[in-house]
Amino acid sequence: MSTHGHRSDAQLSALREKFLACPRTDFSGVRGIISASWRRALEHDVATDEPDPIFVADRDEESLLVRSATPILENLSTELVGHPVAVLLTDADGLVVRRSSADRALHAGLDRISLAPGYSYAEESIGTNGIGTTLECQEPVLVSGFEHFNSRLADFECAGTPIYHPVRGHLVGALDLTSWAGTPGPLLLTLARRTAKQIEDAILEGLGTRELALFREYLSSCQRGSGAIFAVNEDVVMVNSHAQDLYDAADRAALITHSADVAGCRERATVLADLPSGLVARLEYRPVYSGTLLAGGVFRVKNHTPSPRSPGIPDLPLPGVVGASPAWRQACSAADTSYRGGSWLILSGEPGTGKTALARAVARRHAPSCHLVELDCAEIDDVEAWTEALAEHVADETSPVVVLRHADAIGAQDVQHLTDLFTSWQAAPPEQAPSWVAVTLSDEPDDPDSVGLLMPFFAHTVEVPPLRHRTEDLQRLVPHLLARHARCRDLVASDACLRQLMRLPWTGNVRQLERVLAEVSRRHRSGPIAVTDLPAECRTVTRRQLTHMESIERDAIVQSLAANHGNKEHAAADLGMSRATIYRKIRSFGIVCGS
Ligand SMILES: Nc1ncnc2c1ncn2[C@@H]1O[C@H](COP(=O)(O)OP(=O)(O)OP(=O)(O)O)[C@@H](O)[C@H]1O
Repeated sequence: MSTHGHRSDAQLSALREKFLACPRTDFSGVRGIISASWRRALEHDVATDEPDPIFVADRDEESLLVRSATPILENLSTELVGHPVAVLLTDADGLVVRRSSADRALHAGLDRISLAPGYSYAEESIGTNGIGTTLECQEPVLVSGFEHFNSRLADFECAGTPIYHPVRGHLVGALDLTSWAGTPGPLLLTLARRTAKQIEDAILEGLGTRELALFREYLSSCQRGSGAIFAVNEDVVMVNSHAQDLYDAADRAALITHSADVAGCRERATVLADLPSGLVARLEYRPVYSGTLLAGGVFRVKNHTPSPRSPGIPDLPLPGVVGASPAWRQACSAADTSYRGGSWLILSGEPGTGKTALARAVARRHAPSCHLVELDCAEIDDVEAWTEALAEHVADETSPVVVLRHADAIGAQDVQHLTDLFTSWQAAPPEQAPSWVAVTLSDEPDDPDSVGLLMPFFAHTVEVPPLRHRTEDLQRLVPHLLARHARCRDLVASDACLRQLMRLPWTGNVRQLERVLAEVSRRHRSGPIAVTDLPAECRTVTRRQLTHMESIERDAIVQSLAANHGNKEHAAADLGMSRATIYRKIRSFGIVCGS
């Protein structure tokens, strides 16, 4: 806790002037917490003489914090009648959401400095003060007289205390008691701390009532039906035994992540969820109320597609590829079986899923020293000449493995050159033919007729699943791909970063993930990677398909937030939009601002 020093106002005022004239001087006469805050205020370019805090029209007056704090603050204000002390409550961004003071002169004084509901008293808005500095330092702070960065605040004594969420532990706001300068600050600070504690207790009690309502609804849903049920709000998750039996841990985690898509909705809704196992589940959501307050939601889960899960598939040691999801293991196992049985293989799937990487890995596992001929059919100009060159190449090697990418890029009119070659290989003695042939096809082939002509040569087709159907693979892919691109070994994704990556749809599959991680490792050389280090395309969680214009706008907001170190007002100002608009868009695009 930081308390008042023993400097007189005149001394402090002189030191403040000196600091403003030459900020680099060592300010031993000022408390460290204050001089550090003055420096931040200078960096934020805050006005030194005219208070001009940011005004936000759409403050949240229905939040759990405001509802829990209101009766406590009303009591405190009654106790303080006759004393010139104002009681202020702010959100975690320093936005004043409530103010009460029975003292008319103090009331008018606070109006003159815009210390009133709707104004932001964050440090970046007004500089050193009992609210912003408390939030910045996350500890109780007393700011007296000329310790305020803005000289017009020097008439006041402000005692701020942070308020934390009693369950999740994050900062939810600040309580500030403000009086005229000269009031015994430590007393104000003690009272502020005691009141903040009472507010945290009230939040906990409110949560209890809410959770009870959710629990009752969850129990009655479980009694009414026999399927998988779970109930969630920001603090609790309840899962019935059917859900535990039907879904493994990774699928359950994915179901809970998907529930966030509708959490907070006041109407019933249905969402489809791609699960790591390859299942697609249907989540039917019903909001639950505690009185008029939303207490959370109950979800009834149904399978939307038949289960492709097959437990007990071994985790094969395939060089160069990683993944542990049942869907990926199944693809690996099928490709491996095809090689061992000597039958040629088609690998099909969305671009970038790892079809070629898988074929290469199977060949390396079984024939590490065998020559690998890997060619891309999308790059062929003259199919006939190319096929002849391939035939010669294979004849020159001893039973090489042949992997042909994008075989569907060869049109039906030319594919016969290739099918003739395949026919000759299949008729040739083993030493004159490839030991194994694998081709990759797109999930939406360029020319279905040419695919039809290729099919008879291949005994197996393996569907390589898209990454969004096996997000648990990211737990292995992320470190593997980081090691491939990072210069420094200790570059790792933080837990929050990994969770964020697992929530994304990855339309470009593993190739997109690899590009993202390569980009991150160019900018970030070592240490943990935070959510804020990710590029714009990875900082949103919306599952709604954005229009082209929306994605441009989303990327611009994310870039502006990054350039302004997460400061929403500055980001909005740079983009020429109001703070209310940027808040709305951050919510609507599901932009994750980082912690
Ligand atoms: N399971 C995996 N483990 C490690 N790296 C992988 C894995 N899957 C894919 N990759 C990497 O992702 C990139 C794309 O993979 P690959 O080229 O095999 O995709 P593809 O499905 O053949 O794509 P396309 O059809 O678009 O050619 C490659 O750099 C590959 O090494």
